[in-house]
Amino acid sequence: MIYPIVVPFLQLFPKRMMEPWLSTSQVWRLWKIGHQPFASVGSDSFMLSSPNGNMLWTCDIDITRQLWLQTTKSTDIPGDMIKFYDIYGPNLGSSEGDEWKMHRRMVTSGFTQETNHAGWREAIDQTTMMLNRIMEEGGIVPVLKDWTNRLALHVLNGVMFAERLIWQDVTGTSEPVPHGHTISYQSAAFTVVERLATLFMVPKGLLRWLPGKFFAEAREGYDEWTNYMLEKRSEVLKNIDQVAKKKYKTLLESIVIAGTPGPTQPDARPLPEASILGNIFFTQMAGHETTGNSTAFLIFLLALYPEAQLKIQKELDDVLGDRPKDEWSVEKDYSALLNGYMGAVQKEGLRLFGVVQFVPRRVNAPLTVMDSNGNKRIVPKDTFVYLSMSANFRNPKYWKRRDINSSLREEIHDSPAVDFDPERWRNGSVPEYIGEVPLFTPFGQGARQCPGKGFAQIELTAILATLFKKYSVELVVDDKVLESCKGNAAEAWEKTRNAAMRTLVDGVTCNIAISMTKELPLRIFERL
Ligand code: HEM
Repeated sequence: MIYPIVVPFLQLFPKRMMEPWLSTSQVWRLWKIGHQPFASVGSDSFMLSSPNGNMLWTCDIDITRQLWLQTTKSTDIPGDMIKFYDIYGPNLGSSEGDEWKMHRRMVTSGFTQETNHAGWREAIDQTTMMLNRIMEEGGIVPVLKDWTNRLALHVLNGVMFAERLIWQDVTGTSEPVPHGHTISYQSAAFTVVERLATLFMVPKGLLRWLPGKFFAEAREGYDEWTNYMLEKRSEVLKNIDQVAKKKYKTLLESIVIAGTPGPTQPDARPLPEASILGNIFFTQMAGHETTGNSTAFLIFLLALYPEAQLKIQKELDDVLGDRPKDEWSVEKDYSALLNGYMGAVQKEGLRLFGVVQFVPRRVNAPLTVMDSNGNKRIVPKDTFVYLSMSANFRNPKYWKRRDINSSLREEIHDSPAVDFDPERWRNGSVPEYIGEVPLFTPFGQGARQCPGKGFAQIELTAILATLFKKYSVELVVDDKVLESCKGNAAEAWEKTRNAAMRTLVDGVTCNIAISMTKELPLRIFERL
């Protein structure tokens, strides 16, 4: 909170005194600054020392690779740093060591082939419902992430609880409130994510006494989400023996069963209620903020590049033909699309607008690593390591930038959107692997790799396929812009596009994942 006051003052000091620690300490804007802190010191790794310990910042591909491949015993997530996520109870994202292993086993037991199929179906149906709502409202979308985050929550909900959420309005405030509740489930879920910092910092006992609407909403969101989850959990527990025999289990059922000893799980360690809630909460949060915001960025990029949109539409026509949506399949269609232009667009979007800015680790024993220049480096015990994904994916050493003049780059605030080039993934200019580790790792690598990776890719493909098979998306050219260009439509479009590229930097902020919070209106219309 004191940063907005202190940072402008510190920036008055000479850069060599302040950088790169000042820019990297503002963790919420790491995506914005990308590779800059590393360029400023002329190295892809640097160590910062502070009274709290050593911090190694790196986007060196070799060091990153060696850290990914460490066992969780030698290099793990710094548990104390991410206790932040313990709002409901210890969980997969907030634990380390043996405790993490137990949570991990429980959560990953829920990601099966059946989950992927259910996710594909739900994503197609929910996107169709969302588009119907948008078209009823005239086809103009001012803040896209409000819709796409909601969409991701709906899809996950279908897979987690086998429950279909409906679309009334984008805020979720007019959704029906079930008997015994004060707000809808959607409102509760969104409030908890929005008020995460408050819920973490303010003790729950104190929260009950703090005055004002802000705290009252946080309290209500927290309580209501808990009530909804307890109801869902007790439904599963009531029929646990039958549920255990089911071939397809929802994510919730898998988590509850894996944490409840019974005939099918005689060795399961009973998991306290708080941890079951904790894992459901963390998976839901990790799964909807990431995919929801990634979907929004991908759609924006396709609106900025109509030629890429046409290529996707051509591929969709070739792969899906005139078959009805309920015949689209994971085995045939998803694989063809992911290996085609659709996959290239997704990779390029996740590269430029990677929603996870960095991955933290703590080195538990001195570690010797080789950097990409062949130098041996020793990382001391207890060093905090920040694997900067935002810098890694925009490191000019590996990722060619578009050749445009510097005044245009300045005009568009050096927006990563200008470097969008899905073809780089199809023309062999990107090496897939460096050694045995992929060059591009938006979902992480190694033991803690994202367990939702396959699910997220299926979901993104199903959403984009449903949208672009029937519709096109374009930026809204304001009448005033057209007037200022004396009716020249091509010029007005260029101006609008440059302004959109600027907004796609200036309007991006980071809460859990990066997201585009400023208005950038899009028009969705049926393809001719
Ligand atoms: C575009 C979408 C997504 C991206 C870019 C993404 C990325 C990541 C990354 C980078 C990590 C950290 C890996 C590490 O520490 O090494 C992670 C962890 C995690 N993700 Fe995802 N993720 C996405 C979608 C999802 C989905 C859909 C789910 C669940 C439904 C999910 C659940 C999780 C969980 C539970 C973890 C913690 C794993 C652990 O600590 O063992 N993610 N994700």
